[in-house]
Amino acid sequence: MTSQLGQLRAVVSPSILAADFTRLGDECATVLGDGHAEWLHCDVMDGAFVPNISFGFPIISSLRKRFPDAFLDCHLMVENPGKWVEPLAKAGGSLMTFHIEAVESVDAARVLVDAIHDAGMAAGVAVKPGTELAAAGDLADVVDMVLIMTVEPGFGGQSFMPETMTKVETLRASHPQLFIQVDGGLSPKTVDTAAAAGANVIVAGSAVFKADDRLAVIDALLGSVSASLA
Ligand SMILES: O=C(CO)[C@@H](O)[C@H](O)COP(=O)(O)O
Repeated sequence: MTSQLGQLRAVVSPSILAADFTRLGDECATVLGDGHAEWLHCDVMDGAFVPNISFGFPIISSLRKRFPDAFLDCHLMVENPGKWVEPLAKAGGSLMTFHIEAVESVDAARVLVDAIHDAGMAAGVAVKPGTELAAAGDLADVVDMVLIMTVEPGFGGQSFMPETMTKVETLRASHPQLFIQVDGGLSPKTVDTAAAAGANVIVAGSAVFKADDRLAVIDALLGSVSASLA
């Protein structure tokens, strides 16, 4: 399948969960731009699939208004993700990633992927640290991206779990051109492990937004992945 995400390349997606919400637009403006972050990672949590509530579609819609050309990488940590395809598309999401643990079966996930594509978004499937890759069946052949969680979903600021890298390695070996995202505890200290395993999309919240020099962190993350892809 040809990915809607273009050619395999290094991508950094700062997770806005770690930004200062009182001035979210200006926070995002500090990381987006040529040679900086290409995507913005938006974590939608419902307090049911994960034990936390973050923000919903009004925030995504506001970001879309402020940044008409930004790629909004939306990670839905929600039950019943099919319910939110249309609202997310309407709000301006570019990519909708749902959790395999939140759907009934791989067949149901395939129907959901079609619905996401029909709504004009790219589709991603996410796998929690304790979930085997096999749970996603052959979905890697029909989605635009697979997200391998490197922490338990629900909170920012946790420690990277290196044991999740075997899933990244397995996936990269079978899918050389697939976008593989890693999310949780990524920083200039942990990115080399993820890049060497084969991840090309790095989500980083605390490492970027809590840094004195955010652009230097983004450059370091991009540099590590680009070196591994070369
Ligand atoms: O999805 C999640 C948490 O559930 C992540 O996107 C975090 O927001 C990443 O935060 P850091 O670990 O980079 O601080």
